[in-house]
Amino acid sequence: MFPDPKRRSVKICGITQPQQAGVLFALGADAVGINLWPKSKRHMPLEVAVGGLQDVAGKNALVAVLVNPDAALLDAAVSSQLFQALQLHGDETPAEVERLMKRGVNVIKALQVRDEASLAQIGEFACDSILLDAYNPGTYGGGGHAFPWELAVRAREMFPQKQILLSGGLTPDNVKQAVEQTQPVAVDVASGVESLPGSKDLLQVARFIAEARDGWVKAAGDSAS
Ligand SMILES: O=C(O)c1ccccc1N[C@@H]1O[C@H](COP(=O)(O)O)[C@@H](O)[C@H]1O
Repeated sequence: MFPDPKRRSVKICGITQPQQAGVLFALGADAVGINLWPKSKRHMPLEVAVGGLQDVAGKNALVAVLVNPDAALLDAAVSSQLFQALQLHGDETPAEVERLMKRGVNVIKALQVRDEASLAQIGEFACDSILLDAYNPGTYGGGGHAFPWELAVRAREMFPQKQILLSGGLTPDNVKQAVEQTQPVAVDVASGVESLPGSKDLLQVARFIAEARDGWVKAAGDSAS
């Protein structure tokens, strides 16, 4: 299950070669994101995902990233049974999220956050999992922009029942500090661990995972002392 409320997780997002998924799981990724939005630099067509990811999908968490998907893509993604969750990263409404949930789909709603007032939108969505990304009008994600992490801390205080996932501009250099400060249930990275868009740099991925885990360990130590 992703995200698992009982476990802190790292999601590596946006591979363009299906064969990279197994390598990322072997390095310790808890989830791998497959970007089904055709305009993304990290797009993987659903047919390619279905053809190349069956083996890993049975044992690992794959997450489909979608931006304002039409009904046909949504239905095809759900019925492929490849994904443990759908990450809706566009302008999807609370009603659309609820409709999917009624179909038994595990939804992660991504929201761009600009200031404290923008956090109110979290409460409009019925899904348990909310992914916070940087405010960047006219774009949908994957741009490597961070937002003030105090907003993620505030989101957890305002909505303690939600699982808050942190994304936006995370890198091996800043993820430990981000995790320590915000203590999210999961972190998600696309551009911060790449050599080229869609091609993950394995050394950066390994460092990112280790640094994120150190952040959670440090946060647990701080709250125990
Ligand atoms: O990665 C993309 O190309 C992308 C496109 C459209 C929507 C979401 C996308 N990726 C998600 O964006 C955030 C932040 O990415 P980054 O680490 O700042 O590059 C992340 O959740 C990706 O899953």
